[in-house]
Amino acid sequence: MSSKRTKGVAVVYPIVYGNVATLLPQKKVPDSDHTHRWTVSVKGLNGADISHFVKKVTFKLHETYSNPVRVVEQQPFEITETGWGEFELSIKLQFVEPSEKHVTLYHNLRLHPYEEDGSISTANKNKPVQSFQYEELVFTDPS
Ligand SMILES: O=C(Nc1ccc(C(=O)N2CC(c3nccs3)C2)s1)[C@@H]1CCCN1
Repeated sequence: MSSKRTKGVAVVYPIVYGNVATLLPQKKVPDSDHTHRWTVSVKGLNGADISHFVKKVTFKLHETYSNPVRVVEQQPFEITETGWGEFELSIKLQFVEPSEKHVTLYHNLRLHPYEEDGSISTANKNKPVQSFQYEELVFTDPS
């Protein structure tokens, strides 16, 4: 990678971050209050590999999780856990380009299928819940 940067040029990297969640079968949680398995992830569009520009992703879970700071240094940049509730987690992206400052995103973990009015849907309990956001990372004067 050359050290020379190209002035006045911006490179846009689209990413998608968020979570999927599925209800745990009741029989598998006899001694636990955990009701769902969820995976939080950061990917490119259509699941594209982002490791050509993302070096490391740090997921910060709720402090009640063991080792709540989870560092992932290779694709796929994701964490899978079980739990019983929804909470905000942070996602810190560090980049391959050493001059690019890290970016921290925030995501509200979603476990329940909500209706338009915010009530919890009782539709298909076995259908995975998905909650993802689209973001564009803009790198200026790339090398
Ligand atoms: O739910 C919520 N906060 C949550 C924080 C952590 C949650 C969780 O699921 N877990 C902690 C982890 C552990 N279980 C056992 C030992 S550590 C499984 S839920 C809030 C409260 C009101 C609305 N949302």
